[in-house]
Amino acid sequence: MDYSAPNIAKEMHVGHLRSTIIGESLSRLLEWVGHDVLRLNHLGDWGTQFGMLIAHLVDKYPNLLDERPPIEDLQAFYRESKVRFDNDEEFKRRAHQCVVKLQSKDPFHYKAWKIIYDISMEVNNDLYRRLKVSEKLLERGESFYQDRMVTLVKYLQEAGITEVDEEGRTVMYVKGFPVPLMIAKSDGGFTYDTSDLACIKQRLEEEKGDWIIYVVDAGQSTHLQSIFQAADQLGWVDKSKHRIDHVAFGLVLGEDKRNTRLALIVHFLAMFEHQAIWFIVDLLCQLSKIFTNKRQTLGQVPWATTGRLL
Ligand SMILES: NC(=[NH2+])NCCC[C@H](N)C(=O)O
Repeated sequence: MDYSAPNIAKEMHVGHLRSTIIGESLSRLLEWVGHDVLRLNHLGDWGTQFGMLIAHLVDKYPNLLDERPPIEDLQAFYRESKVRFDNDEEFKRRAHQCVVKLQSKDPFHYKAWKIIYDISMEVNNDLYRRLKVSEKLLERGESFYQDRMVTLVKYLQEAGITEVDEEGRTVMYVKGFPVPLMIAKSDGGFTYDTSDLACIKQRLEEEKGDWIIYVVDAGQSTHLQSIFQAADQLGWVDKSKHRIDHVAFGLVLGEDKRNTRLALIVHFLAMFEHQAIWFIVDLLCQLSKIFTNKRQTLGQVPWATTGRLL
């Protein structure tokens, strides 16, 4: 079960909150009827933005290895580094070098990355505790797949499965999708497509998952469907054994999109301070305990009860 999956150094938004709650509910339910559920938090913890964050971190806190940088507001830190990245060519060049060093797991850059990761996860874990999200939810972000991405991309290129487009990018065409998957950027860097492709392979072949469920907003439907199709084309999926689903929920619009007034980007940590909400959450948890203690199969439970349990 792939759920929650916020992005490191950015604030978790309502889309991640919905994924967390739906994914956690489905996991509990499937576990309850006897499935062996592996809960995976596919964190956005890799990629080019970390170059800019590390470069800024190093400038601001030169002795970061001896003293933990006192960053209280990672969101503000992200904005500051983005402003520098967009306006300062020299900084941009250094940020780029940092990504290369990070992706080759250079110890200093890896430690700097881990500092940002840990600060961000403290905030996320606080929310998970409050929501009583299972401790079995495993932190397994995009970074986990770095070595697998290297191997996979090499294989795809050597097998002639990918092609290089007019802008020097390595792409893979997938049946039924006009836009190809972007496997490597022109500078060789990997993308969201690359990590999801390496990820589905790992889940099928190493985890031996027989049912993979992605609880992700509907805005990512095309991305996920093309990953599923690519996995099939590459011969990793055996339809008689494997089932892969995208549990799509409504699209969350960002502040930069139209329909801003309908957008629900909420500083929900603040919202959760209200005791009344905590009272209701606790009550629901107590109720769900009462129901889960009863050993019944799903078919015997009235749907209204199941709904309340979820
Ligand atoms: N395997 C996946 N792509 N899972 C969902 C990841 C969600 C992503 N971190 C986002 O915030 O959009």
